[in-house]
Amino acid sequence: MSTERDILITEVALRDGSHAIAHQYTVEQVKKVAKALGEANVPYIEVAHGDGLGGSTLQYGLSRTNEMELIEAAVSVCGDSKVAVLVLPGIGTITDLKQAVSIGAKMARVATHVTEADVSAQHLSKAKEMGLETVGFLMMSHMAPVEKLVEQAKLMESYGADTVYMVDSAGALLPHQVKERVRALRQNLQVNVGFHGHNNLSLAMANTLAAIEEGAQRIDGSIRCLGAGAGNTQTEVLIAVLENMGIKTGIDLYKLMDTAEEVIAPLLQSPQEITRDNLVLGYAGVYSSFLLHAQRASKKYGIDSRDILIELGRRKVVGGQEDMIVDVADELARQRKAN
Ligand SMILES: C[C@H](O)CC(=O)C(=O)O
Ligand SMILES: [Mn+2]
Repeated sequence: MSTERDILITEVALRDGSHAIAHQYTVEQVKKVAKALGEANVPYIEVAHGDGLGGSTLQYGLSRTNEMELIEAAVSVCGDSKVAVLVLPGIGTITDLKQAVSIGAKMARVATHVTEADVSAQHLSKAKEMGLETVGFLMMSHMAPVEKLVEQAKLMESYGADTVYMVDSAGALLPHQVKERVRALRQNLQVNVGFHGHNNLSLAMANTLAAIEEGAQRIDGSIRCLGAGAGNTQTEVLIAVLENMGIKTGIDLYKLMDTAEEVIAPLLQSPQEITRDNLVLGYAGVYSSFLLHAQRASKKYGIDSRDILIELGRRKVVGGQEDMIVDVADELARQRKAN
């Protein structure tokens, strides 16, 4: 099969999907998935804790298996595919990144909130020095106006990002909003533009196609939608759609379909679908990885998880403020008691 690629796909189920399974990946599972993705000729496979290197903490959720073991396992079986790692400055350190590189990671994706690109300077420049491919990853992009997004993306470009991603962490953006953002990024950056969506409003595919139409060259997907919230753009479906559009990804569609059906589906406790809570994430513009935390707080405090999520959206809570989820649930419970 041709390895010509018009669009470069990064498969994120082994990182973003970690949120959906409460960071419970085992070495055996990662090996099975990474081997199958390698055989399907997926160019990049992201592996890490859901919140990136160093994310295994009480605040973000403890991993069952040390992520370095998972990265090493993926590298050992994924053939020509490259393993990428996500790192959030403030959570993951340069030391974490160096360790990931020493065991075979080839790409660093440095993620910040959409208005905080300045904190990515050190991580991006060090990653470049280490010879890695570099990505700047601007999360919660729906929270900033287009001009701000462009300003922040230019900062990442100046720090050494080879690609800057517009990240719809909450799955809250609509296709016309994706279009205007990607268009502005393409007009103002010399480097590649990428898009990472979430499917909470059932728009991940439409948003991804909108991004591609405006010139995005790198796209994230999660096989069988195994990502936070309702998951990401479903990779195997995206490959089929792009093939029908004559856009080459170099990925073997049948092998990817088989991986989704035979390797990923058995991993899931329940299918990834748009439940009422996932829908509220997109509706209220809440970080998709807050889902399980909000559901736990809902049980503990006896508050409808939708009320917690709506309140978090109203307060414009962002990644790194996971402690606010419990605060909000506690506050709502006290208010209910007082009334
Ligand atoms: C740390 C987040 O889960 C990164 C991500 O995938 C997103 O913002 O979306
Ligand atoms: Mn994500």
